[in-house]
Amino acid sequence: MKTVKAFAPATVANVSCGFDILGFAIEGMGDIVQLNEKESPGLEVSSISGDDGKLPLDAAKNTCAVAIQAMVEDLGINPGISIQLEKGLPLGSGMGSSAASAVAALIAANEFLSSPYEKKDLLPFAIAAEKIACGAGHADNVAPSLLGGFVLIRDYHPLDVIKLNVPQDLYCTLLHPHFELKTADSRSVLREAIPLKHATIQSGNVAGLIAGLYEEDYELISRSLRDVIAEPYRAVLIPGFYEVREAVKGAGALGMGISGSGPTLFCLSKGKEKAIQIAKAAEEVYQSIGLGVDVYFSAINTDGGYVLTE
Ligand SMILES: Nc1ncnc2c1ncn2[C@@H]1O[C@H](COP(=O)(O)OP(=O)(O)O)[C@@H](O)[C@H]1O
Ligand SMILES: N[C@@H](CCOP(=O)(O)O)C(=O)O
Repeated sequence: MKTVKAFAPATVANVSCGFDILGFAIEGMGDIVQLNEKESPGLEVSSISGDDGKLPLDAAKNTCAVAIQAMVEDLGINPGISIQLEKGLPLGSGMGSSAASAVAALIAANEFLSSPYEKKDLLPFAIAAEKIACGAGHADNVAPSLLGGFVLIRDYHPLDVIKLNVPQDLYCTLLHPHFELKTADSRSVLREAIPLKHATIQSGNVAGLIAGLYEEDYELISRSLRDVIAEPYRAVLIPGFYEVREAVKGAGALGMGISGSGPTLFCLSKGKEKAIQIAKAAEEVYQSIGLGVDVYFSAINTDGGYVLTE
């Protein structure tokens, strides 16, 4: 019986100023998908672990199966595949949990079907899965989870995805408070129209962040980590947001923002030592407001998802 297993990492989407257009991949944490050949044609999700029974086994609702379905329809085939998902990421966390499942499934399926696609060409199928998960086909989690590194989605129609330079010492601290916030819910608080003044500020910061990544200019990165479009509306959904920001800035963070749609917060720093000090400062704030938090450290993962060999 043919079997293939793949891993795809967690991601930080938006990176403050890049709503729906910027994201980067994290090291270590992610989802694993195993595909097994089955006799009857069609896809089935046969098992899910690590989700406390919360995720749908229904192939029309699980991002693993939705992504593979989009791929096999594009190929015009209907193979028999049974899907096993090991969730390594918390749900509704803002760490690209639905995206990591879709990407791991696609990498495994591509290998299973003898690699009909280049890695980057799997992206539209992953976007189709994100649409099912949160109602919007945003690519800023799936693109970095698939390709690794810091990724810019310059355009969606047609897709134009660019891998950016990653400064050597750039480090990330992730603060995941113990509650769930669905992406669909935190998208629903956003405004459709943006004042011209805000569009100008946001464009300046996106350009500044990208220039800072290429110049490896940490001060410029720091000045550019500012969001006037989504953060003001979403921060109110995240207890302690402004207190944590003040504390981590004091501990040397280049900046802090909402990871994806939250509630996880990300901080960028120059080097791991700073990242550890930042985490300590943040933990004190969470303790003072009585909210449990999990802390992760990571350099930027430059490889993205991959096939796991036994
Ligand atoms: N394999 C999957 N992993 C995670 N969520 C999934 C998966 N398949 C479907 N979903 C649905 O996607 C939603 C969670 O996605 P989302 O809120 O975007 O979380 P995250 O920000 O962690 O990606 C839930 O409604 C969940 O049922
Ligand atoms: N650009 C999206 C990113 C959502 O990320 P997630 O990890 O919370 O799913 C948004 O801001 O809505």
